[in-house]
Amino acid sequence: MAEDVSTYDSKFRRKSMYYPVKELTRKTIEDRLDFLSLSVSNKLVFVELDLSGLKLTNIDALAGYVHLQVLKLAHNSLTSLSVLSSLTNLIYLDVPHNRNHKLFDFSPPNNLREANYNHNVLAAIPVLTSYFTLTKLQLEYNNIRKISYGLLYCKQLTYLSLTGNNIRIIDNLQNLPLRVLLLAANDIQAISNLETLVHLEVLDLSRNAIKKLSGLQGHYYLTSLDMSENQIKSISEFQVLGKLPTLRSLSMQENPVCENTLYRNLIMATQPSLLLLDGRRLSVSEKVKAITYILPQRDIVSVRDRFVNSVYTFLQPLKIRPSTSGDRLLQYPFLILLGPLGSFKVPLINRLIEEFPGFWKKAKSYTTRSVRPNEAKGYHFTTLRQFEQLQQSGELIQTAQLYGQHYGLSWESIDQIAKDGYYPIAAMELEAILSLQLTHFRLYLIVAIPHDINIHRTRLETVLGLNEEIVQETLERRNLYFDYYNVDSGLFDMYINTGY
Ligand SMILES: Nc1ncnc2c1ncn2[C@@H]1O[C@H](COP(=O)(O)OP(=O)(O)OP(=O)(O)O)[C@@H](O)[C@H]1O
Repeated sequence: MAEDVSTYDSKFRRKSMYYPVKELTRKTIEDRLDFLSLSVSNKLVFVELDLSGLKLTNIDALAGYVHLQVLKLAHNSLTSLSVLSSLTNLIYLDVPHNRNHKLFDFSPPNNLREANYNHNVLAAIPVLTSYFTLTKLQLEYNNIRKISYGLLYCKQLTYLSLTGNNIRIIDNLQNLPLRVLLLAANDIQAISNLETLVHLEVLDLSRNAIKKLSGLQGHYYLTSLDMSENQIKSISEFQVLGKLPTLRSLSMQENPVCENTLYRNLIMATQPSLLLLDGRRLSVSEKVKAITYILPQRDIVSVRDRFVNSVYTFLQPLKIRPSTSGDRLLQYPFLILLGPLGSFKVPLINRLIEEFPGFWKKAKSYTTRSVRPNEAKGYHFTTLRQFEQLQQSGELIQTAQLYGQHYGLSWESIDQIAKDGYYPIAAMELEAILSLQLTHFRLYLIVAIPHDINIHRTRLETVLGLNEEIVQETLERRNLYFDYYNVDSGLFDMYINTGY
């Protein structure tokens, strides 16, 4: 029987596309009733009705069809739905492409779950106290200017679409269980008041005037984000993407930032779990290339550093250097104490010099960091510009960027030590060693780290007075040394616990 009804229905629908009716009659209704089901009073009744595309202006004839649960009225010319007050069993209401200017201008049904009012002329969202059963509300392409507090009563709302309105501020959605929020093609300038929407999975903010991505952090379930056609300019905004662990699909096209040549690589490196970027599937090899390009491994950075400094040196007139002359088989030794800040490398160096006089001399590095109050002259302090000039004139053997500053060791400081008949000794970090091991020096490497992290922390905070950010970075860098030791313990000659 169900088959008979649906065959008849589809035939009728085809016919009605060519002959839209303006006047709704009982016959039209009964011809289009569908889906037999048991009513509350145990009677077999039709519960679905599709009156789409009939150019209707009046649906008064529907009063009395109290059993209807699904009502489809798309593509008509309706200005009011007040007759639906008698349809207390309505669960699903579909009225897109009509001329309604009031949302729900009928008494609330007992259990309305979904309503589609896309492409009407609604100007506002009323207070929806009696619509707490709604789970999906579609209000696309209306004239709504504000997300009023009226929605806050819809405590089961998981899907809200307000695409194509005139909304300027995202507001009044606090604590709703929304999983899908569509706000494309509005006038929104900033991502605001989304913090409490912790269940959000899909967010569409495309075609707005948003300049920043801040406001998105903390959305641990967000899998799809559309930010295309906005005003995002700076690549620094991408940092937020790293805080969205489940993001799989991102659209960013047609933002000013897309003109940056690093755009795609940066996004892939910041959010490696992304599967779709700007509608295109990302391959694993593409992501690996991006990560290696943007966040190269320390070894690769060091090889690059060695290469760049060698080229700059080779571009200068050839020099016989005291540290390289003599017996080519007898490599010039260089003793290095390495470890993160606060490892007390320098006091150890001073002791070694004291206990083995006439043997070692400290090799001073250049640095762009500023001099600390009462600091002994352990570095040559330079501006960034001077540092770059030194490097480009081939004067530096090795450089490294640490804690936001540049450090570099010069040929001149080593050559002077060699000329004086001493061997160089220096305090450095791992990056320097990875680069220096590619030179002609015979390195002797002593790792110095306080084993007890609490002793290390106290030293950084109270003795060195470093700020929390640097303390944190330094403590994280401890693992770098432990990891290298585990993987390649032969790299180091000695390991000392300086946590005493
Ligand atoms: N040319 C270099 N290459 C790599 N690391 C370097 C170089 N010169 C110095 N370093 C290391 O850079 C880190 C940052 O130096 P900073 O001047 O901020 O502290 P510091 O007072 O030298 O610290 P510490 O006394 O622990 O060595 C230190 O661990 C230092 O040993």
